[in-house]
Amino acid sequence: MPGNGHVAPGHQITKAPAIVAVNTLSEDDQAINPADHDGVPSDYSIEVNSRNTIYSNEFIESKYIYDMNHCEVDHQKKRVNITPRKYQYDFRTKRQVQRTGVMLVGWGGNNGSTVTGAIIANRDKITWMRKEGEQHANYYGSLTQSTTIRLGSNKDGKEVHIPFNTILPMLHPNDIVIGGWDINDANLYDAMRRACVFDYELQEKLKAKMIKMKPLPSIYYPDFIAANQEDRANNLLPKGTKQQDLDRIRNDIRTFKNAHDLEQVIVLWTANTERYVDVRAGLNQTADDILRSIANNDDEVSPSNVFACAAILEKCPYINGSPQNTLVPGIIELAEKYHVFIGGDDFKSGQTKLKSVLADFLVSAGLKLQSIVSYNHLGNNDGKNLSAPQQFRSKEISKSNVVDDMVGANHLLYDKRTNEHPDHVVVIKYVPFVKDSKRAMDEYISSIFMNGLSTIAIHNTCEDSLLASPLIIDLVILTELMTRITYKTNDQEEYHSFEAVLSILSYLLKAPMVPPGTPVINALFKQHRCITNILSACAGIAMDTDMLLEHKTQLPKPMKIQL
Ligand SMILES: NC(=O)c1ccc[n+]([C@@H]2O[C@H](COP(=O)([O-])OP(=O)(O)OC[C@H]3O[C@@H](n4cnc5c(N)ncnc54)[C@H](O)[C@@H]3O)[C@@H](O)[C@H]2O)c1
Ligand SMILES: O=P([O-])([O-])O[C@@H]1[C@@H](O)[C@H](O)[C@@H](O)[C@H](O)[C@@H]1O
Repeated sequence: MPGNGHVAPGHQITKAPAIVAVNTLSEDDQAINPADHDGVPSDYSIEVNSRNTIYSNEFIESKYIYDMNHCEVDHQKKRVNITPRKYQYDFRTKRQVQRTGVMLVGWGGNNGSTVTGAIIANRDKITWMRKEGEQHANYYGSLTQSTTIRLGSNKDGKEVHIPFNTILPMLHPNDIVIGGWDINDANLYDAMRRACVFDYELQEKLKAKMIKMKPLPSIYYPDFIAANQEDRANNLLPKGTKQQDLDRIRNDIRTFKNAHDLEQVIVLWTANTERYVDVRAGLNQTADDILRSIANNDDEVSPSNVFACAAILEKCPYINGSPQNTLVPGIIELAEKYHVFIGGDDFKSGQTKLKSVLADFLVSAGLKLQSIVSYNHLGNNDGKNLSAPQQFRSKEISKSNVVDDMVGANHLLYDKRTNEHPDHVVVIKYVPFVKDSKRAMDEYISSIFMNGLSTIAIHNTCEDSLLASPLIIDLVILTELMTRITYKTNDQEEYHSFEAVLSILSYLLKAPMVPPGTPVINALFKQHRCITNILSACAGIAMDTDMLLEHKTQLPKPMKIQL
């Protein structure tokens, strides 16, 4: 059946694991970890022993005090008045992970075929040979699958780290049902071979399952992607109006959800980068605008606009993995109206991810970053599409804005009055020979002490799809989790979902979408702390402040806190 993803055969959906109090590590367990920290095995779960954290069959409920400094800057008196304020949150997380599917727009692309093959390889424990010997599937590069968080320390003073995905019950990638659309009719095995990402033997071991997977026909409006993509467009919906396209995509989503008996479907764009759409009154500035523009078959409505509206109207979260401005104000308003999560833009996978660390390191160290030149060449179809000026412009924007928050936070180095900021150039070239193995070359020049200059030059080979695919997995897992988390504050009776624009996903995206009027954070480890701290608060785990006062002072007896 076209668009039919794999369903983990007999795979039990991850149930809320049995609770094992983390403080029951036996001496034997600790013997497993001779290092000065305990890495809790991934099949453990946690129990927080506190009256402020309650476990029921249905929920994990936690009370959290959010500390915020309210600041008043008096420029006349040259004084800042700081009033620390405390806000009480009650978080509630449904423990039962939902049967979840993801419908990829652009399923037959390098990212789509790679993430699909990787999930099958992990789920089926496929191994394959290559010159270095036997290889095993893994989820390296995934925040949820391959990282840990520090909980605290045990009675012997050893640090205790837990796998990220044990903070709260999370979807396991092996259980994700995958489907989607592509304007090209290649089955997923042919798409994987075309991508030239996986080793040959792995491709052949994946063939039996992936050859049966065929993307659903999609919508193709030539004006929005490079003309050089035209020869791919052989898998299209019957020619019709944009309203008919919207209705067909909505029907595809419903059919997929019913066919796999799913509780949650997430629609994720990993299709080609489109040109920006105009944003103007009457076209897409309100929810009514965008739906009317679709009904009126307006030329300025893009395929990704249609997919986003279809997902939202079907109450499915929509994530934009590409840089174009799909999520126009009207689509944001539509998501808010239907209380559906949206997120984007543009996976933050390699060159830009490193930039969001290096720029943060330099500026936070008081070194004045003066010039950033980011050049890369790549040879995949993404690179081919980006060789067209309008599509490159979409990418140039998302790759260029990533240092704005770090520069804006340091008025000592950068004069706000003149909007002073580093020179920043982005260059992308299409070189077919390197295929998906993008070669990034960056140069960072900073003014240092006594007007010296520091130059950092980097050559960074980014295997683009192997770096982006774990991000797709994390985007799905974190979005599914966020649909199970609600909160109420000390002045509310009812529980609410988080804001429709899921800014908690910023860590995974180059140009993070945030609720209108709120700040964009690009610094990678601030984004990382945002995720771990919010999820820790929901789990009732104390924030890791990195202060480690227990090792710097005589720790007093703990206070009894009843919120
Ligand atoms: N590291 C990365 O790979 C990375 C990082 C950030 C962003 N991205 C973005 O992710 C997207 C996908 O990257 P890729 O390397 O997989 O590209 P790709 O060109 O291999 O795949 C894109 C797929 O989308 C299909 N497509 C185009 N328009 C479509 C439509 N309207 N409906 C359905 N399918 C459509 C194409 O046929 C193609 O199969 C690109 O926009 C890219 O800029 C990739
Ligand atoms: O590596 P990164 O900057 O995060 O992101 C990548 C760009 O460097 C590359 O040019 C582009 O083709 C990819 O789609 C991706 O956006």
